[in-house]
Amino acid sequence: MTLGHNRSAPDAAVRAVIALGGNLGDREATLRSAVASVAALDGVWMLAASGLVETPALKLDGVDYDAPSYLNAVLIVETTLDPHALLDALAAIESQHHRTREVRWGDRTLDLDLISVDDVILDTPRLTLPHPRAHERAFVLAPWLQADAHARLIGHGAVADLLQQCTDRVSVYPAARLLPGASQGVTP
Ligand SMILES: Nc1ncnc2c1ncn2[C@@H]1O[C@H](COP(=O)(O)OP(=O)(O)OP(=O)(O)O)[C@@H](O)[C@H]1O
Ligand SMILES: Nc1nc2c(c(=O)[nH]1)N=C(CO)CN2
Repeated sequence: MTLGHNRSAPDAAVRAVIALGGNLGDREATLRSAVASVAALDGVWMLAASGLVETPALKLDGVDYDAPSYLNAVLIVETTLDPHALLDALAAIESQHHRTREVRWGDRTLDLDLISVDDVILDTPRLTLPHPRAHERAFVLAPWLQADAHARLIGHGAVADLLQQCTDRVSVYPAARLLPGASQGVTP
């Protein structure tokens, strides 16, 4: 872990990994605003943040280089919220940032995905944990690895190993840190 940003979470808190992405509007401003909104949630404490990475848009039929590229990032938090309550809070933040849902994997201002919550395995109509596609997405794995060099995805293994198997491209997006003190390492 690269950042002990706020260690005041209670012992009962669990660790959650949140992926952020957006490819419409002022992407950096939106992601920064979303980070501030997550940090302000009751029952959520920030542990670490990746830097920003820029990634080509993955659509249902493959990578679309004609679509606006995404900025992606990952936050690691501690939380006393249960996973569904955290998902609801993330959905509310998406709505506040004008997220619409017309096309699956379509362009969007902000997407907040819950990647994992401790080692919880869950499959309900509203929430699957770990996120069922995280293990094959460099736009999730690369920033996650920046925030936690030892990250593991339950059921899949070391994030570093998973990232090596990905073919999609990720480049560092030069920008100030999302959280003061968080690392912004170089990604493949
Ligand atoms: N781990 C999860 N994180 C976020 N949403 C989830 C998760 N598991 C299930 N969902 C459900 O998926 C629904 C659709 O989410 P969304 O529209 O953000 O999908 P997407 O981000 O476009 O695609 P993908 O799920 O492949 O990342 C949400 O309403 C939510 O109930
Ligand atoms: N590059 C990139 N492509 C995507 C992303 C994303 O965050 N980054 N999210 C998607 C649905 O969650 C679909 N495609």
